[in-house]
Amino acid sequence: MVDSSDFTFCQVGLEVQDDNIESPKAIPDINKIVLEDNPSCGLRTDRNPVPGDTSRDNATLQEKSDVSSSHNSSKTAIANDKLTKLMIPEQVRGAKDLEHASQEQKPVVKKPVARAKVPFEKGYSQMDWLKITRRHPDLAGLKGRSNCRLITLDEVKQHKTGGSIWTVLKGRVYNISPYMKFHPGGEDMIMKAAGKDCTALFNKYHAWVNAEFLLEKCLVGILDPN
Ligand code: HEM
Repeated sequence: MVDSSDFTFCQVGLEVQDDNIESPKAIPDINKIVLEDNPSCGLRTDRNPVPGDTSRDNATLQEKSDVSSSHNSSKTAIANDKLTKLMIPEQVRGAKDLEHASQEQKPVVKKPVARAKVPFEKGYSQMDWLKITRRHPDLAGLKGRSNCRLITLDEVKQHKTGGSIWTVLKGRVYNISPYMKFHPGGEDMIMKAAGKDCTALFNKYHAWVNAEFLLEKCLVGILDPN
C-alpha cells in the first residue's frame, strides 16, 4: 500500500499485485519429506559410486538415520570414515571441517550492516526541510529566470561552492546548497555531488529516495544533453 504522507521515498521496482499472488506448487505432504544430512555439500556417496562397495548404501542410510540422533555416535564416525576414504584430499578437509562445525552447533550470527545515517541537528529534519520549501520564495536562486532552460555540464561545473552548489540528478539540474544541512547522509556525502552528475552515486546509496519531490523547489534547469 502506498502511504501518501511519506514524501521521502519513491517506488523503485514494480508493485506486486496482491490479488495475483498464487502458490506456484501445492504444498507437499510433509510426511513424505525425507531429510538428508547436507545433501548439497558433496558428501553423498551415491555421487561417487565405487563398484562392489556395499558400504556406501549403509553409509547413506546411516547418514539419514543419524539426522535426528546424536552426531557423536560411533556409527556416524564409522560412516564418515568410509566417506572420507572415497574423497579427494580437499573434500576430506571440507568434510572434517563440516563434522567439526556440526559438533560445535554454533548459531550463525549475522552482523547488521552499519548505516551511515547522520543524526540530524534540531531543526534540520526532512519535515523541517519540507516546511522551508513551502515558505522560501527562491530556493533555486533563479532570481526571476526560468527553471526550464537548458544548462550545459560545463556551467554545472562552475557551481561548486557557497549558496550556489549545483548537481545533476536524472537529467535535471538542482541547486542543492540550501538542502546540504538537511541531508540525512551528512553534508560531506552530498558534497560529493557538487558540480557534477550525481545520478550514479545517488542510486548507489538510495535509489528509493524521492529526490524529484524533495528538491522540486531547487530546480535550476534541464541538463543539455549535447
Ligand atoms: C542530491 C540529492 C540527494 C538527496 C535529495 C538525498 C537524500 C537523502 C535522503 C532522504 C536520505 C535518507 C534515506 C533514508 O532514510 O533511507 C539520504 C541518506 C543518505 N544519503 Fe543522500 N541524498 C542525495 C545525494 C546523495 C549523494 C550524492 C550521496 C553520496 C555521495 C548520498 C549519500 C547518502 C548516505 C550515505 C545516506 C545515509 C544512508 C542510509 O540512510 O542508509 N546522498 N539521502
